[in-house]
Amino acid sequence: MDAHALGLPVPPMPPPAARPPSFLRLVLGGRGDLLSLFPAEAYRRQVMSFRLPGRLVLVLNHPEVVREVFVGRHDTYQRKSRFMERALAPVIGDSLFINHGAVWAERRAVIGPELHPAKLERFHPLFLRAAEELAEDLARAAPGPVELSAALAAATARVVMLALFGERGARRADAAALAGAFAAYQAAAENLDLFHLLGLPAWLPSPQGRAARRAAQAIRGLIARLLAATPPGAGAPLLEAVRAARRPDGAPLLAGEALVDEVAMLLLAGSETAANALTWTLYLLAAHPEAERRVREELAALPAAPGADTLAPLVFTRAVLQEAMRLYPPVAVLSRQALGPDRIRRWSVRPGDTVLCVPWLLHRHAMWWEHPHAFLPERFLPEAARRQPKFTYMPFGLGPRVCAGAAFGMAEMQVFLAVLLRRLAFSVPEGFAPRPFCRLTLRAAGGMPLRVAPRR
Ligand code: HEM
Repeated sequence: MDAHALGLPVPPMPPPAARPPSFLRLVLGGRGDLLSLFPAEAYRRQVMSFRLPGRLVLVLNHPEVVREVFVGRHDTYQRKSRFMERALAPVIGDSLFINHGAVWAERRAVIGPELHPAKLERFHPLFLRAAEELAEDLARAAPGPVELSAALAAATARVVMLALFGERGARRADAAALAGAFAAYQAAAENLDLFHLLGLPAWLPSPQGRAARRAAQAIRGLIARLLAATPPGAGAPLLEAVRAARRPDGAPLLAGEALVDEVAMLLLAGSETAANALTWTLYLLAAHPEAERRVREELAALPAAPGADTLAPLVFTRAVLQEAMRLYPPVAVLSRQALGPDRIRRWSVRPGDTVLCVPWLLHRHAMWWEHPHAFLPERFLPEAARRQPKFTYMPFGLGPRVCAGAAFGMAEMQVFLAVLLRRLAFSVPEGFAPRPFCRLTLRAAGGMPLRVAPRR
């Protein structure tokens, strides 16, 4: 039976499109969002195909096919789609997030180990610090409503800035300016027609308007200034590790613009995603008091300053975070272009064709999830989670290009929830329902204004 009919909680989602995506609708629907392109049948299909001029687009929507292509044939599908390359390059240059091949491998080998779970402990004081500063600001703004997406984006940018530049080099005002410039960049990039997302013919004019260029320059200018003010040896360990990486001939691997690229990438990849996930989590908890009560119960047992070794008992809290990222995956679409000829099921793939894995669809697929659109955090409690088929849940991506900061992000989000929920109560203003919206990342269109009140 339908989740609504059973009285299960079904949080907001866009109504399915009446028909499957077509080239014309993609172009005409340029102002719409990606999520509302999918018809109801997309939540049941295994592979979908459609054509853009000169290009096949495949949406892989079956865990086995996703595994075969994104993991098994990584070499052929490791390159990001043209849209991703073009949309992100003005901000993050040719950093590891959008590079592929030898350059990607070389940079991943430098940054991956620095974010490894074994090194997480050193970031915990930063999570706590930024979360407490945010709680302080929100308490001052109470009684809300406070627009949480922007506040969380600034706080998560603050974490990565502290991780890179240390106490002396990372000022709060810079983190807020950076988060604002990232938001301005995304807003300007939103003027793109949707077909760009699926692979833009190279002869079309650049999608970046003047506003996007200005925002990108502001981001890179700020980062260049921070780097100049933090001479080698004066940064935090993450920045120093990136600076210390050497080529076989002893020359620095990342210097000048390449260093700005990598730092901008870490700030973007590490802040926007965690902020979006936390924003949706706080909304879902505010809208579901029983889940909130269970989270508060777990958090009450934590020490005042929860360290890295105290988070293990937060089993339900993690289940809520995972369910929030299932319903609203911050990176809702993983897009690649084929580097060589291939065959996927009955389709012949040519170099340059676009292949998508859409966590938004897989996470809500009728075949793999019971009541897929309902908020049921219990499905991520350990026993139930073990029964869930592999490659049906991928908020952090999959295969060799899986998120390098997944453990960092999970720990950071738990610390933020612990600090914020202990000090504050969040509620949904009457009549407000967020509208999920996705171009580059999945956010609430118009923001997430929740009421905030201090807890007694
Ligand atoms: C809730 C938090 C986060 C989510 C949901 C998330 C999600 C993702 C996803 C889905 C990808 C793969 C994209 C693709 O395959 O196209 C990715 C890549 C990446 N993420 Fe995260 N991320 C999060 C937090 C972080 C943090 C905190 C950092 C760093 C401090 C980070 C650094 C990276 C990097 C460096 C990559 C590129 C990996 C590669 O291409 O080899 N992420 N992330």
